[in-house]
Amino acid sequence: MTNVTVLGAGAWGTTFGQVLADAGNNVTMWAIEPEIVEGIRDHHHNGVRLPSVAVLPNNMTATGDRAEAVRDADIIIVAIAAQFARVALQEFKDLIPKTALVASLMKGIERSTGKRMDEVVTETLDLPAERFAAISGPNLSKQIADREPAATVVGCTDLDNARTIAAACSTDYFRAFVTRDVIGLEMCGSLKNVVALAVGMARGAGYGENTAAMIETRGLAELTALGAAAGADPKTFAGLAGVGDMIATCGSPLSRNYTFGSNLGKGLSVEEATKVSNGVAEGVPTTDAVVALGKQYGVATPLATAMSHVLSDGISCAQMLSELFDEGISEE
Ligand SMILES: NC(=O)C1=CN([C@@H]2O[C@H](COP(=O)(O)OP(=O)(O)OC[C@H]3O[C@@H](n4cnc5c(N)ncnc54)[C@H](OP(=O)(O)O)[C@@H]3O)[C@@H](O)[C@H]2O)C=CC1
Ligand SMILES: O=C(CO)COP(=O)(O)O
Repeated sequence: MTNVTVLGAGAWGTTFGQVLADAGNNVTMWAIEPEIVEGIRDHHHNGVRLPSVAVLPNNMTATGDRAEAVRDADIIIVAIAAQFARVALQEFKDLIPKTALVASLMKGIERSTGKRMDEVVTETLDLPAERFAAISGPNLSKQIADREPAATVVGCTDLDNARTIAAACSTDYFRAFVTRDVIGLEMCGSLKNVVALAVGMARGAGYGENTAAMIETRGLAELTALGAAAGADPKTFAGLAGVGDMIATCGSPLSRNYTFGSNLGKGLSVEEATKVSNGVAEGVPTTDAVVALGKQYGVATPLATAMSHVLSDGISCAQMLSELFDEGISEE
C-alpha cells in the first residue's frame, strides 16, 4: 500500500486526495487550519474548501503536525497557493523522507522571483530534479470531486518516477498520462490562468464566443512562445495541459480565474473581485510574473501586459482588448 501525503487541503488538494484514496492509497492531508484537519480526520468532510463532497473516503485522514504528515510518505503532493509555497515548504525541508517523490498541483509563477513551481519546490526542499513531478491538466476540482471522467499529465525528468505517480492517481474515472516536459506543464498551467482572467473579463463585459476564441488562441500563441523560450517542448501546448486546460478553464464559471475576470468585466474592482473569490485565483499574482518573464526571454506578452494594466491601472475591457494588437496589419 502506498502512503501519499497532500500538503494543503484546498479545493483541488482535497479533491486530489479523494482521487488518491479512490486509487487505493493511504492518504494523509496536511492543513494549517485546525477546523479543516478535524473535519477531514473526524468527520470525513472538508466543509471549508470542498463542501460539495458529503463524505470523503475512509482511507483519507488529516493532521496539522508537519513531521507526522510526511514521516512515512512515499509520495508527497504539494497543493498550496503558489505565492505561499516557498514559505510553507521551508517548514518541511528537513522532514521529507530521502526517497519520497514530490509532486506539485500548483499552477502559478512566484511573483517575487519569477520562478516556476518546479524551481520553487526543488530549491526550497533541496530536492533532486528527478524526484520532482508537475501535475497539470484540465482539472476543475468540483467535477473531479463528483467523479466525472477526466485526465491529467504527470511530468518528471525521470519517466519511471512519473509513471509511479501516474499509477498512484489512476482510477476508473481519472486517467494520468506522463511526460518528461516539466517546464511545459508548469508554463501551461500558470499561463492559462492569465488567459482565463482575460476571457472571463470579456464574457463578464458581455462579449460573445468570437471574442473569447480570439483571446484563447492569441493567449495560446503567447504561452507557447514564452514556454518554448523557457525550454518547454512546444508539443505540450497542444495537449491536455495546454489546449485542454485552456478549454476547461476559459469556458467554465467553476474556474476561479475565469470568475475573477468575469467579475472585473462586470465592473467590480480588483479588491471587490478578490473578496468574492471562492479560493485562490493564481492568474492575478502570476500576470506580472509572466510580463517579467517575457522581458527576460525577449518574448512579446501582449495579453499578460494588457491584463497587468487591468489589474494595476484598472483599464476597461475594451482597452484591454485593444492593447492585444499592434496598430498595423500583422501576420498571424
Ligand atoms: N481548484 C482547481 O480546480 C485546481 C487548482 N489547481 C491549482 O492547485 C493549487 C491549489 O488550489 P486549490 O486547492 O484549489 O486552492 P484553494 O484556494 O482552495 O486552497 C489554497 C490552499 O493553499 C493553502 N495555503 C495558502 N496559504 C498558505 C500558507 N501560507 N501556508 C500553508 N498553506 C497555505 C490553503 O490553506 P488554508 O485552507 O489553510 O488557507 C489551501 O489549502 C493552486 O495553485 C491552483 O491553481 C490546479 C488544478 C485545478
Ligand atoms: O486549473 C484549473 C482547472 O484545470 C482550475 O482553475 P481555477 O484555479 O481558475 O479554478
